[in-house]
Amino acid sequence: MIFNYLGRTTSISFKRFYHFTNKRLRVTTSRRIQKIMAATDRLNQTSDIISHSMQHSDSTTSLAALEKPFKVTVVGSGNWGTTIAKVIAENTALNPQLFARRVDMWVFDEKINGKNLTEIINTQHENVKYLPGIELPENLYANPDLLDSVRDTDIIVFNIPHQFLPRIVQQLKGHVSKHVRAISCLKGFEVGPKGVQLLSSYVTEELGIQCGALSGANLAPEVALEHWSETTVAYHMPADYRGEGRDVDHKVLKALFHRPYFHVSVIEDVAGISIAGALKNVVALGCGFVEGLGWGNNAAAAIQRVGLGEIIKFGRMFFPESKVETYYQESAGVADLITTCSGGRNVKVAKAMAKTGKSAEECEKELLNGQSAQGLITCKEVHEWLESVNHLDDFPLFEAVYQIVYNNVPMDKLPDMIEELDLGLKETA
Ligand SMILES: NC(=O)c1ccc[n+]([C@@H]2O[C@H](COP(=O)([O-])OP(=O)(O)OC[C@H]3O[C@@H](n4cnc5c(N)ncnc54)[C@H](O)[C@@H]3O)[C@@H](O)[C@H]2O)c1
Ligand SMILES: O=P(O)(O)OC[C@H](O)CO
Repeated sequence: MIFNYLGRTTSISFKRFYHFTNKRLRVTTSRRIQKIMAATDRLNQTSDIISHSMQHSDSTTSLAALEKPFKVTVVGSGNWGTTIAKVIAENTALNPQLFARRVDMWVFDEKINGKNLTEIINTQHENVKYLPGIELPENLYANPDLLDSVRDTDIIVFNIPHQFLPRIVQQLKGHVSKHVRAISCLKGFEVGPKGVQLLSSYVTEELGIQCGALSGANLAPEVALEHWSETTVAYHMPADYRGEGRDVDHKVLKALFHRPYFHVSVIEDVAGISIAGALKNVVALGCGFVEGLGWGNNAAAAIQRVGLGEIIKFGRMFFPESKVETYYQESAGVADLITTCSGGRNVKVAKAMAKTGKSAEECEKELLNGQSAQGLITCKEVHEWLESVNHLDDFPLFEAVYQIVYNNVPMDKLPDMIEELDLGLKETA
């Protein structure tokens, strides 16, 4: 074999050529790997420094004037409720000057083999029903008494299936100081006489407290196992902000939620992250239907394409304060859509509906052991809202999902239902 190496013509056998190139390839590859590993090491070191300073120096900035550490309560103890409570309790233990060590987690108590779930959590440090197999920090206290759990608290993190929010908020009315700040981790809307409302706005209106939101590509079982993921926290500084060290701000929220395995970006767009978080669950049902029908990845991608378009359109139409870039730049946007459509509970339930012909309610009950597929309620809320404002035709996928879940429209009609109306979607985009 004759070839040109560094400008010199050389003749060698094929065998030698093979060994020669293979060796060079190995050397080059291993050099590349070394470079990548060195870069990764540098990144890890930087990330450790950032996360250390998140936990220490950031808090120290706010610490100087801190009157008393912030007390934090998590309202809710399901799959995500318990996971976020774990994240928070880890951070409060690491930041005693910024946060009170004990975190109360309100539990809608129930009996498990004759024992209260709260008692099991407080003694075994495990939520055996909603987050089995995950060790919880000992400074996380399961509290069955809602009002006691928020007594003297500074920050309430709401994390329950959103259909239970109105009842809980009504119980809290008159028991929460207006200086308390809140974050909603819920995904859904409140549709009522005031139209379609973000859940954070609902909390603010009902309780008179500032409420932001947390949403992201965060399947709870993965976050609970401390597998790396990103999330987005959105919070507007309130008009009655009391100043650094005395009130919650973006730095405090980052210190509260950021972990080495849970990377937080804090922004202002509460509406954008809430809309994306609520509506991706409806899209996920659509994905589950086509997957359950055995139509494969192309069909699921088509549903996600139309779904993303409808999410953005919904935001622009009904919440003009939301920012389009949030949907593609933040974890709470397209990343959450992708993760939910890949492995979330809504997909699971919808797939089972397609495979077994059972109702949504039956599949949710059989598969989720008390957990909730929020898209089932959200698609109804969205339908009711769109019908009331005469915009059903503008959101063909959302409407198709509703019709399949509630009116037994055959799932294989999905492409036609979307296509007929998709033109309108493109025209108004
Ligand atoms: N699980 C996830 O991966 C995940 C991730 C991100 C966001 N979210 C969102 O977080 C919110 C909470 O989800 P979750 O996974 O923690 O809940 P879940 O789906 O695990 O629901 C179970 C919880 O609901 C409670 N519950 C049952 N009946 C109740 C009642 N009548 N009143 C009050 N509570 C009752 C149970 O006690 C339990 O704590 C949802 O809006 C969800 O979309 C979930
Ligand atoms: O399991 P799902 O479908 O409720 O989705 C969970 C989360 O919202 C994913 O971020």
